[in-house]
Amino acid sequence: MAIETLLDFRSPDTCKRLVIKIGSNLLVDGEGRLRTEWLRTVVLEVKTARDRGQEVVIVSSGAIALGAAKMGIEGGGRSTLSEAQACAAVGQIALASAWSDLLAEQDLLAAQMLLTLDDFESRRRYLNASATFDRLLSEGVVPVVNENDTIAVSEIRFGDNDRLAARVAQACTADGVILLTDVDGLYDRHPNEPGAERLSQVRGVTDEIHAMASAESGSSVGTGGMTSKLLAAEIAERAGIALAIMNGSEDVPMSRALAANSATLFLPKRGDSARKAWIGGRLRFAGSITVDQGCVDALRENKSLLAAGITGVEGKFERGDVIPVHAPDGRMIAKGVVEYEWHEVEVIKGRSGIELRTILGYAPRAAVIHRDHLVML
Ligand SMILES: Nc1ncnc2c1ncn2[C@@H]1O[C@H](COP(=O)(O)OP(=O)(O)O)[C@@H](O)[C@H]1O
Ligand SMILES: N[C@@H](CCC(=O)OP(=O)(O)O)C(=O)O
Repeated sequence: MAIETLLDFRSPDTCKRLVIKIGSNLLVDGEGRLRTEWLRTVVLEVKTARDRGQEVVIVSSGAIALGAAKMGIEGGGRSTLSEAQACAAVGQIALASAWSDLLAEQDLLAAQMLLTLDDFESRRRYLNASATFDRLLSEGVVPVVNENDTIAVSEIRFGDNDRLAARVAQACTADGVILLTDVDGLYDRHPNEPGAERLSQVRGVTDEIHAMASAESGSSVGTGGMTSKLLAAEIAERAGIALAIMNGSEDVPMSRALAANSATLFLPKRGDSARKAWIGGRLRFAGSITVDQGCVDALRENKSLLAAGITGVEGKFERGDVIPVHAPDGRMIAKGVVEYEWHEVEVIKGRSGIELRTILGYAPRAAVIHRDHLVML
């Protein structure tokens, strides 16, 4: 069966668990008011999906924009971090209450989950979040997720909710993610440019695909533009999850886009194991290593990463950390769990296996990164 036919976002057989992400520019109008009537139509679609036997997780932006309007702060409330955090604190309570009320109208129970980047980077917290999603979904509840903006400072922040949605999808082992935004998909150049054409399908987010997108948002309240959606698509494709970008501006947006076949679908590349998908989705690193071309070739043949191929060590990682591996041209080609501390790698880099015992003074480990804990990008 062709892979495309496996990806019906409306079918509980092919898409049992669905994550729907709604951008700020859809949730609030030009005056910063919640678009309640429109949201009601989205909730209707959620109800229809639930009735079909699908499980739905919502990732909802909009807290900062809503809070700014409530506090009378002009410009969307993002002038400083403290302003954004204060706006988020005010806006989130209104946002959660709106979701709770609208879902209740359809006899659906809402749950709020506020998460930070760190909750996904620490394996223990990631598994905790996964377990909570599982439990909520098995109870028939609809989790409504946002970034915990009030405490997330820049280093531990997604900033955009696109990557948050992809990480949520991974954590709850979803089959599909829909990013609802103000444009009907990825265009081959900025959609305002003459001659821009929408791609209906993307198989692999390559450099060429990245070059089509800009990080500029289409509105004063959105963040990350198309760039953050492509980063989300990369996380999803590696985790074996289909992702679609759809225009959410009109009522019942998903039914419209699916009926008209107007969206960009990113096909999943492969289904890594849950642990490998977690490794591949990591975004923060204490350090990294650079390897020679021979090592790059070996890794592509599914071999482990050995000290002999390492040419450089950057940063101060510890044993057990997930670190990126760079090719000689600086491109990140893999991520994996490192078996040594940074200073040990510094002394064993470029050395062959038989030398390692003498250099280290103890029996060396099988590899610097074992292939079972390595994910090629
Ligand atoms: N190649 C592209 N294709 C489509 N949209 C693009 C592209 N490059 C930049 N964009 C911009 O990305 C915007 C969507 O991102 P953003 O405003 O951050 O939305 P959201 O708040 O829904 O996350 C579009 O309105 C468009 O202006
Ligand atoms: N967490 C933030 C949303 C971040 C953001 O702007 O995301 P998006 O509108 O999806 O680009 C909020 O609730 O305001």
